Amino acid sequence: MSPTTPARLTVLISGSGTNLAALITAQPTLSSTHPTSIVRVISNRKAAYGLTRASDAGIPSAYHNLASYKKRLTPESAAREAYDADLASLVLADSPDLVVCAGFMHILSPAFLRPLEEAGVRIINLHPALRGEFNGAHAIERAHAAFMAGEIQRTGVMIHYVISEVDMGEPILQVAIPLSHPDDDNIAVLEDRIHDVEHEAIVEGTRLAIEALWAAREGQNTAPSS
Ligand SMILES: Nc1nc2c(c(=O)[nH]1)N[C@@H](CN(C=O)c1ccc(C(=O)N[C@@H](CCC(=O)O)C(=O)O)cc1)CN2
Ligand SMILES: NCC(=O)N[C@@H]1O[C@H](COP(=O)([O-])[O-])[C@@H](O)[C@H]1O
Repeated sequence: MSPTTPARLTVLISGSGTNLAALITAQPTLSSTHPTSIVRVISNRKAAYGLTRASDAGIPSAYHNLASYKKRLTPESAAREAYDADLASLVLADSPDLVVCAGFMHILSPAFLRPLEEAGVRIINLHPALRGEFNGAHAIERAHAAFMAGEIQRTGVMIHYVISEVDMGEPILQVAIPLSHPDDDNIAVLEDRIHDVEHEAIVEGTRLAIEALWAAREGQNTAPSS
């Protein structure tokens, strides 16, 4: 892969796509050495406004629907395994270098993770909390509740590599967000603060992941520990 080879990104979303929008805006500057392009946006939710953002930006998109698998296959574990295997095929068809989970609200099973690892495609995720804290869905709401209960005085945002254990992959970057009363008593205020940090962190984290990927491919040891 020569230094001029573009870095190809696939972005997985489930919602409004404000983090996708940050990546689209930053596309020309995502890597100082490798022209980067978002080759596809895939959502697990049909109503995700991020699909509109992708279309408006001229980026190919797809809706990958779990419900249709659940109707055809039982138990649910079989449906999820088939869904994830087909999602991997859908992603790999575009030959991406990196997959970015930008508010992707689906736990990825080995049926997805294994084919991508075998293809050398790394996956990163935006977690709206710090490492080891509030893993899983609804992290912001849980952090706010912990703050209001006096259990924490700060939360944060992390960009990390994706492994099977949810939100426990190697961190790429973390940004701490100090919390204070009374401003952050209002969860909407806190969410806005966290989202602002997310939009910067997802761009910087993606940039770092691209640089690490090229360094690894050029023989330097920056491969993430699994
Ligand atoms: N194997 C992994 N999959 C995912 C990771 C990861 O690190 N490893 N990161 C998540 C993103 N995420 C939090 O950052 C997250 C998203 C969704 C869920 C979750 O519980 N999803 C439920 C459905 C919830 C819903 O539809 O509202 C589910 O999949 O059953 C947990 C964590 C992306 N995936
Ligand atoms: N577990 C991951 C997670 O909960 N991510 C959350 O999804 C939102 C997506 O927003 P967006 O669709 O506007 O980018 C993000 O704000 C983030 O807090």
